[in-house]
Amino acid sequence: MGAQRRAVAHQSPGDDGEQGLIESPSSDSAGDGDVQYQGASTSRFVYVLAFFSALGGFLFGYDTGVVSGAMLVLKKEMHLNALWQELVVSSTVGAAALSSLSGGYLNGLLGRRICILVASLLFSTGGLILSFAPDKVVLLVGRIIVGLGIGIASMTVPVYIAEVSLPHLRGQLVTINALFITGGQFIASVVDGAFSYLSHDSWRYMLGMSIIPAVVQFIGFLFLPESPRWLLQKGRSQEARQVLSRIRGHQGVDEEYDTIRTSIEEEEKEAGGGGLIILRILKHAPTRRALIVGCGLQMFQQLSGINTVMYYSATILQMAGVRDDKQAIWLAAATSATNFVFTLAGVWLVETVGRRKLILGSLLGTGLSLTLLAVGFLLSALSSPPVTLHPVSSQNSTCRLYGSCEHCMLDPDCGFCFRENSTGVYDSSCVPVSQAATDHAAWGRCSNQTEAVDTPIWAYNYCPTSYSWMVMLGLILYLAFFAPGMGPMPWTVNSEIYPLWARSTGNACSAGVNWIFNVLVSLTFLHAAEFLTYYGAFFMYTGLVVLALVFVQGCLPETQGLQLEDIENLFTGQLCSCGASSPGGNRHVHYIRVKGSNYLPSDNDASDVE
Ligand SMILES: O[C@H]1[C@H](O)[C@@H](O)[C@H](O)[C@@H](O)[C@H]1O
Repeated sequence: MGAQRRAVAHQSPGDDGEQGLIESPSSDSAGDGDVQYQGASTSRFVYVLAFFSALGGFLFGYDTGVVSGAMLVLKKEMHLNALWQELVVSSTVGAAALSSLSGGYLNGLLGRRICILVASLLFSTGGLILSFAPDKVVLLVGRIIVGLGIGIASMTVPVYIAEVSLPHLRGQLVTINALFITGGQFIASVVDGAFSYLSHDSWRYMLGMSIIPAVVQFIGFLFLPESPRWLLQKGRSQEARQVLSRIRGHQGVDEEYDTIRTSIEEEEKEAGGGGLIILRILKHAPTRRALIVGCGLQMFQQLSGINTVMYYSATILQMAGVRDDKQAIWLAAATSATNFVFTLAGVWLVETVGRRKLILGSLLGTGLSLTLLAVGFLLSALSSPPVTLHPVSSQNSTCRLYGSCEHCMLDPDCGFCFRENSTGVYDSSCVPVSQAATDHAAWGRCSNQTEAVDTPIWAYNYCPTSYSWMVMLGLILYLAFFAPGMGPMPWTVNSEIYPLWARSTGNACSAGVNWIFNVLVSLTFLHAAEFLTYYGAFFMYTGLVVLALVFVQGCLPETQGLQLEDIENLFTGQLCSCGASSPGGNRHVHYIRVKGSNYLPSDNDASDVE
């Protein structure tokens, strides 16, 4: 604690006990205990830092988002079979999982700034390789390099932003990084749409565009400073003080500097130096609890099914009657726009509502929307059109076994071929899908890709239904609730719950958990749908969201407004007792600067307060 700060505890009216310790750092001119360290000019530089760092989030979003549109072209131009398609998509996420885990070590050793520079170098090199790739092997190498960049950026950027921010802005600035992630996904879908009109090599532009923000970030970070907290931890105290003063607009930083230095010394004593950091985290109860909470949040973010919803938005849109490929691409862009726009609400709400309530509200809404999605799929399945034609040539395929579209479309080898008029579906059959591309049947009426008026409709992976509005509504509500809370908050909370010595390793582990569950959920979705049906799969995600609610309600303390150095105290109690009470009870603690040194909480003499 800074030498000149004293805790004043008071019970806030209407406090529901969900808030933990709320600390408002004092300023030289503090009079009410809520005034911050310095003025607006300081914040401007912090915003510049946050912008250049958050380009890492943008690249994370862009490179994970762009591949779905690029793949539509790539598989035709590079003749990629299913295995190669899967390799090109998941190699990036797999590489991100590995590099985020090793990013903890790199962060501790080299610092946040060098790690961000390395990430932007990887993004630029990967982008360059991808746009000039002569064959699929080079393409794969490019995707792996980009994935290595994503992993390092995903764990370093939130840590860096949290460390240079003031407590009252921290949540908002780290959440801006998450806004850049969804922004990157949105821009990627627009770029996919725009270049889809090019007849040749459009994928080179789609994948290569990421070079621009990567180079901007690299150049920017050549001039931007290292995190003062990391510098202090490495004993480079003079440099740390200079950087802190530069970030805070050359105003008094003694108090903040002392707070950081004292807490580093205390932390080192408490956690006992030496040894592998992950082992020290696990042996030290408060950091162990923080790690469980951080990893749990990241795991539940992915188990809520965000990436299956993002990935399957095209299928859902097809169910809603969108049959044209180009139209589907643009509507998928509208889906990622919804994700982006509602993340803005998160940036706005994080410092007013707080992390905990935002996550709880988000999970509640997400769960209800998933239920709506599941019910929509259930009603569609119950009213699924029957198979009326049984072509002779389908005798030796499993597709002939299915009596309705629902069963037919759940088999990845089959598709539904039908005609429709104003009264409904007729002349329907279940036939094998073409091995070369899923947009037509292997043979028969739907094998012809011409769009003549009387050509029957080919439905792969979806069924015509009159409940598509319910599924669409569920999809939009899902994104509207997920985006402000469960999307950004796991990144925000992880950037602030670990003490400095454990911060990079803690974030590396939790980001690794995020990427591992990302691969797991997206790779298992089709199988889950095959075994449980679509509605079963979405009911399963609803169940997982309920588990997440219980976990967050019980285990996540509020971190809003607290100095990073004080957050560790929130984890000194029993794990999963946060909902019941926070350490310090139901108090809001305001730190105020006092004249003299013997200020007692009971002492209400206003003249004592500067
Ligand atoms: O926070 C982000 C965001 O919500 C993205 O939309 C999602 O694709 C990522 O997996 C997640 O980590």
